[in-house]
Amino acid sequence: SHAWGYAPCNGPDKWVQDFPVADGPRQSPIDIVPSQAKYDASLKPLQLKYDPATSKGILNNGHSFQVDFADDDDRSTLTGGPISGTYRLRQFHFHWGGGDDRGSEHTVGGTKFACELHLVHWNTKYPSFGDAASKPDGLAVVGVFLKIGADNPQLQTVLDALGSIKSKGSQTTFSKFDPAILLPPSLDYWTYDGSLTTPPLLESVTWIVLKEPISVSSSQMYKFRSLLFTAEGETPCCMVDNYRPPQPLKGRKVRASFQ
Ligand SMILES: COc1cccc(N2C=Cc3cc(S(N)(=O)=O)sc3S2(=O)=O)c1
Ligand SMILES: [Zn+2]
Repeated sequence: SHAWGYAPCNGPDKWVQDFPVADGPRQSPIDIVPSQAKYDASLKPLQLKYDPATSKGILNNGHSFQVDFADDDDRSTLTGGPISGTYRLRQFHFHWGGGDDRGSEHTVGGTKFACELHLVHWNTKYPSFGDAASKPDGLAVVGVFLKIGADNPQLQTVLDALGSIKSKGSQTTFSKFDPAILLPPSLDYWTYDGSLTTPPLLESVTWIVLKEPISVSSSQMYKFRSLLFTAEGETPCCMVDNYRPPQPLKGRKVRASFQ
């Protein structure tokens, strides 16, 4: 079938044809308006406990690249924050632009960042990730903005692996990586009920978007843009602008963990 992507012929405006939930009541991303977000004192601090031994491999999936984690036990988990129970880290991936002026999915008061990191976790009250992905409280994704500035050495280890996964479907081992080194000093966050930002666009995500960005340099951004949407042997198409624009809030409330 006419697979989804980010080009004019198969991009975000076309996804509703194959995935009607694209026009649903809790779609992501959104524009976060700080003055409209209500401080909620009942929100707990985020607890992110990651074991580097759980990192497995790095894969170009044709839409982004992701680092996959072993999620057969509770070695790498998210607890606290707006969620109850224990969510296990499944993978992280990024969204970025063809230029430094765009690339993030969430925006803050209309401001776009160059890139956005998503750490995907699933609720262990369900038997599997695939099962959790279809439940309203099944997933929790931590979003981190990457702002153009100083070189980010912590990011470099990930970027150095991209040379070996240039084309769609390529993957390589990626072990002993601690995703916590990608987090900013402050874990202050905004949270709201949303969805996957790519097909199948399932409305199963509690979004936790960190207020503080991490840095990325312009030259590091070129490493992201060196990836291809296309597989080996196909006409090469640079992997850029793999972000969905903000979606209607439809009455949802965004809460802040900070004043
Ligand atoms: C049956 O559910 C499944 C099975 C396998 C993979 C996926 N996914 C697809 C898209 C997608 C988009 C994410 S984002 N950008 O909102 O963080 S996270 C994510 S996923 O859960 O890895 C869903
Ligand atoms: Zn994402």
